[in-house]
Amino acid sequence: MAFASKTVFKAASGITRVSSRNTSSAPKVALLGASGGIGQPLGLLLKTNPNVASLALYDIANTPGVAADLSHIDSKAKVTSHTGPNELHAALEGADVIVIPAGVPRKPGMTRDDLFNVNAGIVRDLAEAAAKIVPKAFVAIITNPVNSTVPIAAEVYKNNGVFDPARIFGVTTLDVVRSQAFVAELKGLDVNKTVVPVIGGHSGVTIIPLLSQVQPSAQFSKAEIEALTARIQDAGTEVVKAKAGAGSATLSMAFAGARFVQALIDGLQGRKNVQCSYVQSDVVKGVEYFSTPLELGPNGVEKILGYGKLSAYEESLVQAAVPELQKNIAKGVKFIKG
Ligand SMILES: NC(=O)C1=CN([C@@H]2O[C@H](COP(=O)(O)OP(=O)(O)OC[C@H]3O[C@@H](n4cnc5c(N)ncnc54)[C@H](O)[C@@H]3O)[C@@H](O)[C@H]2O)C=CC1
Ligand SMILES: O=C([O-])CC(=O)C(=O)O
Repeated sequence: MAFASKTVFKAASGITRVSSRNTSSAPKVALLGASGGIGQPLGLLLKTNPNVASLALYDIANTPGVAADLSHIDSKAKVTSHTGPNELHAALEGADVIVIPAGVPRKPGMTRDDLFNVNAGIVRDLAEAAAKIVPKAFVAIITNPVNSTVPIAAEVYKNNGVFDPARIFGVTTLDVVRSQAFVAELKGLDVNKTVVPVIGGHSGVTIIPLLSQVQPSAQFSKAEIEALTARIQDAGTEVVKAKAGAGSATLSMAFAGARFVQALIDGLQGRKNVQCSYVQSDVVKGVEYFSTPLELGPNGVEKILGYGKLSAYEESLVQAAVPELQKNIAKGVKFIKG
């Protein structure tokens, strides 16, 4: 099911550029922040993914070395290297999926929101280029604070007149991966068959694992639910503390990011599937962005599936998340709108 789509846009300079997307049968992935702690292992996983035809590595530093290294692997994806803003256009040209782990990570004692001052501008600039060069590509944002960087990218796309809420995603897959690992371990389940939806956002109280909906169904005591929920909400901080100043989760994030990119490619190629991700959504009144299970397909989000029936405890977690999400979203929107 190959298709070619052409997008014509006017750049700020007034120059009209034409961008052709690759066919869905030969997807191009652009990885922005490719030399970093997440970028390198994620690049490795994408290079070895047989569904990726072309892998553009972009960073402001050290890209040639990472690209040379990955390009020696005998897998299909063609690797290209792009360093600095002058080479961003070439990295993005023809991309079907853009993955963004560019930006600084936390150190002990910091919240994800403490990264806003540095990372907001990075995501804004990368989104600006993506909106102009490949407005129809799926954009998977890893850069924290995700609760704010997704609204930032969305506002940039709106300013460019190309916003499609079905194509901009905050990557919350690591919360799902962790929940499934912790639940399977606690309950002695086959981790490969364990499914735990995680809704809300991607920081502290906004991370809401739905332990009442675990598959295969499992029984938890009240104490287990509270302890598991707290561990899942604080799991990023657990890694930040253990790394003691050397950054935050990189390897598990690369794994989660690769899983999410595969899900996007599956959707693009007509293999519909369900993933949790933080997108523009109206499932919770007064909150413009929210993660729930989504059906992914050729156009990105095909259906927002919602979160089904919650336990009273989960309802209380949603209520606790709402003000924090509203604050994070407003901060991102204000950064672009002023
Ligand atoms: N969504 C999630 O679940 C998770 C998100 N993260 C976030 O991912 C981000 C990256 O983390 P790490 O890879 O550990 O950081 P890192 O510092 O190891 O790597 C970041 C990379 O981004 C590059 N970079 C900086 N500015 C750039 C720009 N303007 N354009 C392109 N590249 C640029 C840097 O040169 C560096 O190679 C952080 O914001 C972190 O908080 C981390 C783990 C999980
Ligand atoms: O905790 C952090 O700063 C990185 C992150 O988002 C995670 O590991 O979930």
